[in-house]
This record gives sequence, structure tokens and C-alpha cells, in this order.
Amino acid sequence: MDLIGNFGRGMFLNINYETWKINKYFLLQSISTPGFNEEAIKRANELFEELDGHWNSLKKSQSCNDNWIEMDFLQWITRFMVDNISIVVTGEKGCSMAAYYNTFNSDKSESSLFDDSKSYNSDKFTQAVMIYIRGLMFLNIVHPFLRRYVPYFKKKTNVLLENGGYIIKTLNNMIERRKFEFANTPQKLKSKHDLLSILITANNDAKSNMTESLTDDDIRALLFDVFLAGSDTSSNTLCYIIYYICRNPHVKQKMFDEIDSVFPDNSSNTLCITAEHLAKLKYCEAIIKETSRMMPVVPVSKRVASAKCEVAGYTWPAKTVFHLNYACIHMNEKYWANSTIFDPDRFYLQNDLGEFNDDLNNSDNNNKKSIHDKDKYSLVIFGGGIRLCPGRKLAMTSMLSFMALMFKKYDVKLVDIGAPLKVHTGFLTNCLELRIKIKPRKPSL
Ligand code: HEM
Repeated sequence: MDLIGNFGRGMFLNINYETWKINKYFLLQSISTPGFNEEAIKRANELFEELDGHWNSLKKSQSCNDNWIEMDFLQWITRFMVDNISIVVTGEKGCSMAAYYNTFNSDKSESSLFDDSKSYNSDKFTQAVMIYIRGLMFLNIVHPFLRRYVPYFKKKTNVLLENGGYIIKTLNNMIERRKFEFANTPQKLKSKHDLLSILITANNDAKSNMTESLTDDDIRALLFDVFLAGSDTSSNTLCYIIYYICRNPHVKQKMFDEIDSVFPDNSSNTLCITAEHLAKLKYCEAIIKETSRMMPVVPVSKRVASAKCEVAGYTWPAKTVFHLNYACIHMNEKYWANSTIFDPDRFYLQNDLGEFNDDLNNSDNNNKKSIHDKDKYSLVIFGGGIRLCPGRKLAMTSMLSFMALMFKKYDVKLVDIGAPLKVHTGFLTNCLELRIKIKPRKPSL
């Protein structure tokens, strides 16, 4: 079951409270540094430039008479977020967008670029992560006897083991290379702001101060957690955002107005987004929250009672498993009037002091000050309690950056405005396809 030796390590698959706490401390410290946040925004800018370049090349090859480019947005945003998480986690440039662009290219000779076993191949690695997730379900359902002795299941199990081995090897190589760099040029590494470099630096500091530190296996598990949790969640949310704003043109217009006011037109073709810009995009933030309320990518979660407890007036024994239905909480009319209506304005209110609701950026959820006079657990996009998502700030930064970059430049419409969203709900609610058309909003941009 433990394909990559992660149980008891990292955060996601860790039920050992003591090691989970240390891992959480290191992860939160690392991703809360200003350098990390700035790096994430800088990388989003660079990656959008790359994406835009691919779209422009496609446009040339697509003989579009009306200037609209048609695409399955899901495919592009998935690769964008994979390359994004790759570079902020490892500092190594991914090649998922380039590999996908290459599938449109009739000259396949370039494909060899993406199959060099020595270099880190983000596309191959992410596919391995997906196989891993599906594998967890398989291992959960199929009895060990069948896996060991029935050829069909045994073969599948071996594929999963091989896949797990590839993940471990890729991450171990990365950690080794970075530690080698650290040993040779420590100053250079201290100036790097990717998660791996920050973790190694913080860990070395902890070792020299003789405080709690991480093993290489812990570091590997943390990197894996961020790959696992950090890209699909954001890319699916962005698909749902596009779906809802296209079906609500007044929301789309209000969003364009906000983006144009934060980024007034200039002669330059490319935007350069900063953290100060993102802090002003309060309506875009409201769109993210309202979309996630209507269509949370993590629809359910679980908690296990560590001791006998009382919930909803009943007494439950220790080890009771509680299924938390986040999607249902978001539709509860007790907290959300007209809950089936898409209305970002519910999150775009100001309090008496003129402050906007900022609850998703608040790192201390327990002291969350919400301008909505509601139960703080009525909005659980990022979960709640001690297992609250540690990556919510990074997620908001990546999604807001993408929205600003994309919608400053492009208008968007759905190919079939009447078609329902195509989704599949398993561990996540995944978008299966999102056919859209995009066109530059201004000819000069
Ligand atoms: C739109 C984006 C995201 C959404 C909607 C999301 C949502 C969630 C939710 C609902 C949970 C479970 C919390 C619970 O059980 O109550 C979770 C856990 C987690 N998330 Fe996120 N997440 C997102 C992005 C990220 C990113 C970018 C990272 C990268 C650091 C991340 C890292 C994690 C980790 C490591 C956990 C496990 C925490 C633990 O088990 O203690 N997530 N996330």
C-alpha cells in the first residue's frame, strides 16, 4: 500500500502526529517566506509568456478568420499548473506545456527533447503522480491475496511498484543534486527561493542548531505532497472559474474592469505582476471563492476521532471515521442564501471599516475575522482545523496571477454556452473537458 514510503512522513499521508507536526512546521516556514511568494509570482509571469507564445503559434496554424482561437482549456491549464508547481517546488523548469504544444506539431522529431532520461521530465513525472493516485484506489479496493497471486492483479501491482520506484528515484536524484550544490556553493543556494532549496537550507540550519530536523525521506515526502496537492486543485478551479464567468457576462465585465483598473494600459505587451497588484484584485478573489463554493475541487474529506467524542448530540467511540461533505456545506441555505446562484458579490462586501474580507489569506484560521456573520466552517474550500490546507496562499497567488495575466489580454467564451460542465468526482471533482474560444481584448496586446 505504501508505494513510495510516504506513510508516516510528509503531511498528506501522515497520521503520526509528532512527525506530521515537524513536517508541517518546515513546509509552512518555507512557503511563507517573502522570497518564495515573490518567486511564485515571477514564475507565473514567465510561464504565462511561454503559454501565450504557444497560443500565438497555434493561432497562426489554425487559420482563424474571426481571430478567436479554439482549444480545450483544461489541457493547457493542467500543463501550466504542472510547470508552475515544478519550478516553484524544485527550481527546475518543467516541459509539460512544451510537450503538449509538440503534440500539435506534425514534425515529431522534437519529441525526443522530452524523453531524455537524464533530465527531469515534468510531464512524465506528473503522469507518474496521476498513476500513483489511481493506484492508491486500486490498492485500497483489491485484496492483497489477489494482488499477490492472481496474474491480472499482480501485473497491475507490479506496474504501480515500478511507477512508485520512478517517483522515488526522480525526487531522490533532485535532492542529491541540490545537496551537492549546497555543499559546493552554499551562498548560491541561499539565494534560491524554490521550496527544495529553502527546505535544505532550513534543515541544515536546524541541524547546526541541534533542533528538530528532517531526513531526506521527509523532504522527499514533502515535495511529493506539494506535487500531489498543488497543481490539479488549482487547474480545475480555473476551469470552473472560466465556466461560471462565461455564463455570467456581468461578472466577466466587472472582472475585466477591476483588472484594467489595477493594470492600466501601457505600451508594453507583457504585464509584470507583483504581490501588491494581487492584493488589489479583490473582485477576482471573490470570483475564486464563489466558484469554489459552488464547485469545490475537494468535495469531501475525512476525520478520525482520536478519542470518544460527542457530535450532533450523539456520542461516538474513538476511531469513528467522519465523512465531511464540504460540497454540501457550501450549498446549505442556512449560511448561503440563494445558494445555487453564482454571485461573487457575496464575498465582495466591505465591513464598516472599509476592509474587504480577507479570510483565505489569513494564516491563522482559528482567529479568522470574517465580515460575513457566519460560521467560519461554512466555507471550507481549503478544509479546516489542524489539517487545513497549508498551500492556500500559494494557490490563491497562482490563481490570481493567472487570472490577471489571462484576462488582461484575452476575452473568453464557451464553445457551447448551453452545455453542462463535464466533471468526474472521485477524490477530487475533476473537469473532464472545457472547450473555449479566446481572442485578444485589444489588438495591440
Ligand atoms: C485551489 C487549490 C487548492 C485547494 C482547493 C486545496 C484544498 C485542500 C483541502 C480541502 C485539503 C484537505 C483539508 C481538510 O481535510 O480539511 C488540502 C490539504 C492539503 N493541501 Fe491543499 N488545496 C489547494 C492547493 C494546494 C497547494 C498549492 C498546496 C501546496 C503547498 C497544497 C498542499 C496541501 C497539503 C500538503 C495538504 C495536506 C494537509 C494535511 O494533511 O495536513 N494545497 N488542500
